[in-house]
Amino acid sequence: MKQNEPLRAVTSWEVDVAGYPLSLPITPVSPDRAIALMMITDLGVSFGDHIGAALAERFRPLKPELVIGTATLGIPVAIEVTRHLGLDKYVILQKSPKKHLADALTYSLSSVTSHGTQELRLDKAALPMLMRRRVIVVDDVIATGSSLLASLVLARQASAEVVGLGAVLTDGEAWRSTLGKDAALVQALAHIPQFRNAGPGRWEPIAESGA
Ligand SMILES: Nc1ncnc2[nH]cnc12
Repeated sequence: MKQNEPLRAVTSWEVDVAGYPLSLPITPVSPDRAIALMMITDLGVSFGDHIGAALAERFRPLKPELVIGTATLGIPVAIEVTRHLGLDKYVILQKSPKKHLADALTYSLSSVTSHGTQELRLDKAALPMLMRRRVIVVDDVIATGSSLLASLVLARQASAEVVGLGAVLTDGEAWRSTLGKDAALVQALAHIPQFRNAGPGRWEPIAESGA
């Protein structure tokens, strides 16, 4: 189904990601809500190369010195954007409580695709790489904006200057209010709606304000 057709029940959503067509399965995340699921780790290296090049092109004018990626699915995005910007090192904010992160800077978050709350952790060993550096924060999908907000807070605690926020997709509109004025820093390659339950097995895209 194309985005400009009248609203009707759908089982997949077609989206053009900077010239790369994807068909995403409509996947329930609660009894009355579904998302068009993009599992970046199922899409292969050519898709990773494509999105890395496209995001790097958007961010190059901002002269970023380092890319921060949010675990888990922001990791391939961070690697590809780093590579296409001609940079080498990148910093990953981890979600799992690894032993070496016992004294990490932490921030709590929740996400659309995971149960309960999680913590994002910034390894103190990465602090010298971030201090007074121009950084961009990248992830696979921005939905609630909660991961990105946690990343922003941690990056700023580390005295980095966040010049951009990047994602392959924005999903729905909740992230706009979560991020507030920092929503203006977001660059995404494509946008997808969320879906409401329209009867057994039927999902309809939720109309958006387009703010
Ligand atoms: N559409 C989506 N695909 C994958 N992960 C997501 N997290 C939130 N929305 C998502």
